[in-house]
Amino acid sequence: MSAKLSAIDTAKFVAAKRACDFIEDGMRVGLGTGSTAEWLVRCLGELVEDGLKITGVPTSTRTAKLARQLGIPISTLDEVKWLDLTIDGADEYDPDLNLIKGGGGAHLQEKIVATASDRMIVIADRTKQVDMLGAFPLPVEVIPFGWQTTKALLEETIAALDVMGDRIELRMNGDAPYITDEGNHILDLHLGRIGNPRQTALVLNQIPGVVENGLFIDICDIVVTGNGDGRVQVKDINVGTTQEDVIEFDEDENIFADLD
Ligand SMILES: O=C(CO)[C@H](O)[C@H](O)COP(=O)(O)O
Repeated sequence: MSAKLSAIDTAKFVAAKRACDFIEDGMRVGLGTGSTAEWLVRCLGELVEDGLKITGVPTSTRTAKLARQLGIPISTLDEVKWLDLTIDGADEYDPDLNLIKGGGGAHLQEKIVATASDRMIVIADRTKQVDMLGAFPLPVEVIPFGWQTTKALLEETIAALDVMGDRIELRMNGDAPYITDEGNHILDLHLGRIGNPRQTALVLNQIPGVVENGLFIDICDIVVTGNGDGRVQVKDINVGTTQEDVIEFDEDENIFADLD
């Protein structure tokens, strides 16, 4: 383990590094958003420097900026239309590999890109693994127009769902509402546990003003879970296998150079 890396960063890094084994020359790859996805983009930057030819489709302006900085060729979903693979982080994943995403405020683009991919791989540290989704507040992107009415409708709707909590908070960025890449707001739903994620995902998206919720149902194919000691588990829901590897790395690798 690197002396420069905390256990949690090591876990995120080894998950990202292992996920890169799924990337082949010529692939169109969706690039997720967040601190774990950032490790993926860094790993990919090194591979591209070593000659790997891929086209990345970023899921946020943040990821696009980092990819450009690292010399990764990027395009848009409208240009490439379909992707071979998307690799992204998650806030929670359950045993069926259903997810909560959007902690970083990018779940709208992330869901569009992942859905337009042959496969989605989630990279995560062990803390993201749950028996039941819902402890992490569920992000719902809503348009700013009439957002308080949308919030009231959401409150009414979740009261009828198989969930534990009912608090809804407008996500803030300092004193102002958080604004997504699409110019929308995010309402975080504190549900505690979500008994029926599929039903919840469908019902929430019926409410006028809701653009997209952060539940990813039947979208993720593989989860790569990293640990602080360098071990990774690769769980493939389609094949029904879980494989364990150990990722070796050198703490002097360039990839860590700007962490200090
Ligand atoms: O969904 C996301 C961004 O919208 C992120 O993937 C999710 O929040 C996990 O982030 P991190 O890897 O920083 O824990």
